[in-house]
Amino acid sequence: MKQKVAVLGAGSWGTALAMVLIENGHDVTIWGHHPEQITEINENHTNKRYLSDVQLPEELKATSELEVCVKDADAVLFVVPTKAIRNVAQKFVEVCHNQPVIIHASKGLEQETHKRISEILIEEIPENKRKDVVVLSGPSHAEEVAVKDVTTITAAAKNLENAEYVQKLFSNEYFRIYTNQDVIGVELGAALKNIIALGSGALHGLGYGDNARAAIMTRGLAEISRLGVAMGADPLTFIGLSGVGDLAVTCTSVHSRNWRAGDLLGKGQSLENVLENMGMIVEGVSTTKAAYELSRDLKIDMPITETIYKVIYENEEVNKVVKEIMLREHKSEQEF
Ligand SMILES: NC(=O)c1ccc[n+]([C@@H]2O[C@H](COP(=O)([O-])OP(=O)(O)OC[C@H]3O[C@@H](n4cnc5c(N)ncnc54)[C@H](O)[C@@H]3O)[C@@H](O)[C@H]2O)c1
Ligand SMILES: O=P(O)(O)OC[C@H](O)CO
Repeated sequence: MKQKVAVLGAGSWGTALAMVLIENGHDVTIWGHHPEQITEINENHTNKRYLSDVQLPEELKATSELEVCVKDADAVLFVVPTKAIRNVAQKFVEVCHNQPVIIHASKGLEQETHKRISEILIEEIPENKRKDVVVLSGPSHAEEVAVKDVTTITAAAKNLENAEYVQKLFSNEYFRIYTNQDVIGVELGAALKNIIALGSGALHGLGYGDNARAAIMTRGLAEISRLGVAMGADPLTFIGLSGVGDLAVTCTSVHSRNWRAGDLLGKGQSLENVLENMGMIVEGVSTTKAAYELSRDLKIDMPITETIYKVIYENEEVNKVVKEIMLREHKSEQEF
């Protein structure tokens, strides 16, 4: 059945997901806070800053008025950067007069509180203004989804019915959604892989090869799983789409903002410079701080995260840390 969907966030991922929903015959309005971008989407049917070569469907409506966007929506998709989620949720509560299914497709941890995005949304949106919070996550670059490249991701919710609602809403011949009930594992896999992607990019920028990439991905997955299990995730989730799947795409793709940022850091650019030139959100930077602090609080060994934290927040030289991490105390691979 045709659904009315509000997409909050007019960046690359919000736009690509809105295109999938239009393809599936839904009534979609996207909300953004830059009026000139809204005019561009409505009049030229493009969003050049975020999806440079893509022609958007004419049916896609855009507005900078949140109330207009969410009015009578059956589902509301939050897809702004993690740091904006709480503020956008608070604004949403002021203008929401019904009880939509809440979906989010952002990937990160709140820097100050270390909370997952669904925790923030549940905290900010009262029960009479939401049906559930469903997490949409997995290996998916906007640039490929926008040109209908084959993609598989996960819809996670404690209540399977709500995950199935989102599965049905988004699924089509190029976009396949699996359900999952491990919300913690899916959100942590999504957030933490960005840290490892920064590292994978940095290794490339420093001139290391495929062995190094395989090493950081595998040992990265080990530390993601350790922290995840300590926080209540099902370990099996980390070998699924939101674990190894997202780790693979983000650590190997030139589309990845996190990989590209790491690559430039490895090539010797300053973090400030890298972030300024990227022009899009690099979630791994703030997530590194949250994950590092969590690992210390929970006493979980996360050597890759700790190393990236030192490079980003303590000005350690990126070309020196590889030797340090390689020469750490020897270990068994079977130690969890
Ligand atoms: N780009 C992808 O391929 C992709 C894929 C999967 C998940 N994600 C996740 O989706 C989230 C959004 O990423 P993106 O790539 O679309 O980012 P982006 O940088 O392309 O766009 C972010 C958008 O959010 C808007 N924004 C920022 N702060 C805002 C605020 N306070 N209020 C309203 N709008 C605000 C920006 O103006 C911009 O339009 C991130 O958490 C990212 O990790 C991205
Ligand atoms: O471009 P990135 O690094 O933000 O990654 C985007 C998606 O999370 C990949 O699944």
